[in-house]
Amino acid sequence: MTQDEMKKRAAWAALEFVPRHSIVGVGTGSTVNHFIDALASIKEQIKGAVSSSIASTEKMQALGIAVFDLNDIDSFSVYVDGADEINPARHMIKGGGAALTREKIVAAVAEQFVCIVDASKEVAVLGKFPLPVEVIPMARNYVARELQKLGGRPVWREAVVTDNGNIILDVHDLHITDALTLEQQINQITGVVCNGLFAARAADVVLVGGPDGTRVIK
Ligand SMILES: O=C[C@H](O)[C@H](O)[C@H](O)COP(=O)(O)O
Repeated sequence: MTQDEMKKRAAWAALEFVPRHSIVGVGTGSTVNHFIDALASIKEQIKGAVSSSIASTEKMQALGIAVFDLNDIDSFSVYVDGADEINPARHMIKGGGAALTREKIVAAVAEQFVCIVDASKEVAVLGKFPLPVEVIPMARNYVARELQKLGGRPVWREAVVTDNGNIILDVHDLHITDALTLEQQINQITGVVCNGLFAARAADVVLVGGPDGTRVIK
């Protein structure tokens, strides 16, 4: 079974967590693209979605799923998104697709975060996947120097501008044993918009797609 088939398996399993007649929070990425396909199959049974990226919005609208402005929604129950790494505490690294800031905002409003991953995303310690940090462009070099002080090796993702008009620094060589503290430390650096550690807002449910089916971790 390919990695993409395992992603698809986890994504379709997430439908079970979508309350009917509700608004659904939708993340970004290749795993979520499968979830959007799944969501389209029940689009008559939901009110619509709030989206974490331009890419997800465009895909949902093309499939006839109504997309609402988050500012018009006070609360919703379920946010479904992928991850680049997830540890046993259900802390994640996200932002491989540069959508981390809007993802964190939409996740903050949701009552429940359902994370959909293939088995390759499970790790004991976060950090092998470079940690994405969204930065205001003029602060790039200052923030990079501050990230070095925290033990990382930041690399500018030069080809990428985020949906918010900012840049991404990918921080290599981290071995993250205290994700909550590091998330807060990076947020304190002036010029950082957001970082890809989701520890303060960990996943509530993880659906892990593998060759033998989908494992549910709560
Ligand atoms: O910015 C992108 C998101 O955080 C994605 O959810 C994450 O990179 C996982 O993406 P994929 O499902 O493509 O592996």
